[in-house]
Amino acid sequence: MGTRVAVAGASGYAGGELLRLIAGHPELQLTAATAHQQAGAAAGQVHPQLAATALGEWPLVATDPAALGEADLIFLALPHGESAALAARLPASAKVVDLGADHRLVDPAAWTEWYGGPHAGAWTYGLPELPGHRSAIAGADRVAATGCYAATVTLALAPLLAAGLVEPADVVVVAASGTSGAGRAAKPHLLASEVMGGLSPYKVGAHQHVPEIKQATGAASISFTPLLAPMPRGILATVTARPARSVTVDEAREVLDTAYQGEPFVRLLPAGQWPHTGATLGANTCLLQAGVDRDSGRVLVTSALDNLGKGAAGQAVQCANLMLGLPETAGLATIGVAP
Ligand SMILES: NC(=O)C1=CN([C@@H]2O[C@H](COP(=O)(O)OP(=O)(O)OC[C@H]3O[C@@H](n4cnc5c(N)ncnc54)[C@H](OP(=O)(O)O)[C@@H]3O)[C@@H](O)[C@H]2O)C=CC1
Ligand SMILES: CC(=O)N[C@@H](CCC(=O)OP(=O)(O)O)C(=O)O
Repeated sequence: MGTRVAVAGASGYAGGELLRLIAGHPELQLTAATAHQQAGAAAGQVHPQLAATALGEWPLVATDPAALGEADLIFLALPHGESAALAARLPASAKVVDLGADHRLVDPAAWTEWYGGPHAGAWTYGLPELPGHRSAIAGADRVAATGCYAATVTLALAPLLAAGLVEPADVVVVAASGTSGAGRAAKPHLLASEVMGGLSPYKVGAHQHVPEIKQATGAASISFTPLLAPMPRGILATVTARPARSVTVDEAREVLDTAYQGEPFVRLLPAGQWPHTGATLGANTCLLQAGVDRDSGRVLVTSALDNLGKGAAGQAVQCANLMLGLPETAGLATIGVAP
């Protein structure tokens, strides 16, 4: 018998990806999967990709601590606010990985400013590739996995700032996300006829991942423009920053190469090759490339990942593997499914 895990919010996009990863994981064994409005359905009815698998008939039950508490580790893939409320009712003996934002921010004032309402308290931040985080995650019982844009941008930016290559107060990010990043609940701006055939900005100058990225990287100021892209999944971010001194492309590449030496899931592409979201789909991989803007001299890094993979469920399973003492890469793919 493997390690028992449960998923709260298994009917959503992130929850569905968790079920897919758990189904293919050599050690994890599902004990419960919960839903809200879709409680009573089978997992394969809600997620057709699971219909013909061993989890196809798995019953989604109502979200309740009793249904989840048998597990050694519980994944929470719930709307903001719901995960904190549920986590407070879970047994202390169960380890928990929250895919939502409730426990990511350390500063209560930042939480209230960007999300509103009372702060539920910070958990260990679930980005293993940040210095010191891998061992902290391995020793933690409660881990807050990253936001999808936050993972994409932090992996690109953190090494540049840590090496003193760029100015912390002058960071600009433009990033496009597939629609699954917005979750499965029906929203007018996500109608196919609104999304297909065009690209549109949203939450311009006011995205809730800005404080998370600042906290994770040490950036002092970030201008962030998110774009909704006509594709189901994937994020491509271009991060530019004013250099602290004259910086060459080779130096920027060297900093990223050194930072991610030996990392199984973060890859600096060969010089001249740029990240493509399609190459990361279904994998837990983040692809990076660095450059220096010829005209402005700004250092730039382009970063791509699957928002449901390294941006959500893959990241959560990577953290769970560490927390459970399993091989960090267990059950996680590094090769995407492009094209
Ligand atoms: N989508 C992404 O790319 C990423 C998502 N995340 C985070 O993961 C979490 C889940 O996101 P996502 O899967 O996209 O969202 P979805 O909207 O697709 O799924 C939400 C899930 O929560 C359940 N739910 C909704 N309302 C309630 C409630 N009041 N009480 C209990 N359960 C409820 C839904 O159940 P039902 O459908 O049965 O009503 C569903 O299972 C969020 O916190 C999100 O921020 C993090 C990184 C990336
Ligand atoms: C396309 C789209 O709408 N994406 C969402 C991503 C949010 C997310 O997944 O992250 P959290 O867990 O922090 O909510 C957004 O921009 O708000």
